[in-house]
Amino acid sequence: MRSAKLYQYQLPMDSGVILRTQRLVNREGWVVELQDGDQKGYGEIAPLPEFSQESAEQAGEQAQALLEQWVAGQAIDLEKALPSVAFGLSMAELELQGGLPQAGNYTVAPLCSGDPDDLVIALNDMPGEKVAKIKVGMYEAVRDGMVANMFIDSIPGIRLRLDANRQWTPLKAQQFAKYVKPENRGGIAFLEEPCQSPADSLAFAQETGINIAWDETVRDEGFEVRAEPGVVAIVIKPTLVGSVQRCIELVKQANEQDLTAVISSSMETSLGLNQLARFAEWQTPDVIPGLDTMQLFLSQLETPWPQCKLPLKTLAELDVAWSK
Ligand SMILES: O=C(O)CCC(=O)c1ccccc1C(=O)O
Ligand SMILES: [Mg+2]
Repeated sequence: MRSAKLYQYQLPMDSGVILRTQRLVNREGWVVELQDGDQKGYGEIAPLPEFSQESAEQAGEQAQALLEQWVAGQAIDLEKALPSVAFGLSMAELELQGGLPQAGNYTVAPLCSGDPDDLVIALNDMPGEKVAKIKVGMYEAVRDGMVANMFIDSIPGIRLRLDANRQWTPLKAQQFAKYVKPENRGGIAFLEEPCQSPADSLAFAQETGINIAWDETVRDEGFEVRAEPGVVAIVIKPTLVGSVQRCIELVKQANEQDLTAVISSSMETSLGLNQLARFAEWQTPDVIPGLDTMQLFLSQLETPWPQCKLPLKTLAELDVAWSK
């Protein structure tokens, strides 16, 4: 006996959250609940403005249509579904089948998009391997280079993940590299997407000895996981990539080519973020995931995130947009 529900949520964000060109005031999305007998499974469907191609409304419509089929006992084809819908529905099915292990990797790579001093404090509290993620490409490239030096010089053993989100021209990227002392370049675990084109990013890595990672490129049409000189990692944001099965395939391909696969957030609520932590522990057990985005919210949803003190909203408090 199958039944399903689609909840609609809207959660307020911290005032400083900017996505590319727009401020994100509220995070909007859907939570799907699948039930079969006494088993339940949940999934979050939350297209990220400025990053997803689809809107929340489009995702909700498609989710409803696919849920109608699911409840009727038909197999649903997620290959052609919108990425956020494919992710949420496949996660709910996986959880329903008991296929998502409970244990999660909640060690996040602290994310710094503002004051570097805040990050130094977070890192001093971090047990074990010290990994941090810093957004670059928003101010002067020279400043970014100096910030990278500062962290590598002051925190022994640190592994920095930098993210330029394709902001730099080859010249700007060169200016950045020039300011990172040669002996510090190994302290950069990787720099995500330095340049506008993957070809320029590859050339940058090979010229500077600074390792890079693909993030946006993973979602480009026709992308294939390929080991190339200077590339060490791929970032997988399941909400933007698609089904759990597609994500697992990417992790497998990365591992086969000795590339690190980093499971990363697309600003899911605490419900989706917890599932990503569990997915990361299961599929990429030796890699610290990129999930430090709870701090961008003003509220949690249903599942608490470890150590997070934000108020918790429950699914029971949400509107049910559709059920059958
Ligand atoms: O990857 C992480 O560590 C955190 C997530 C993150 O940076 C991010 C979150 C949402 C949208 C884009 C990005 C990004 O990688 O630029
Ligand atoms: Mg990125």
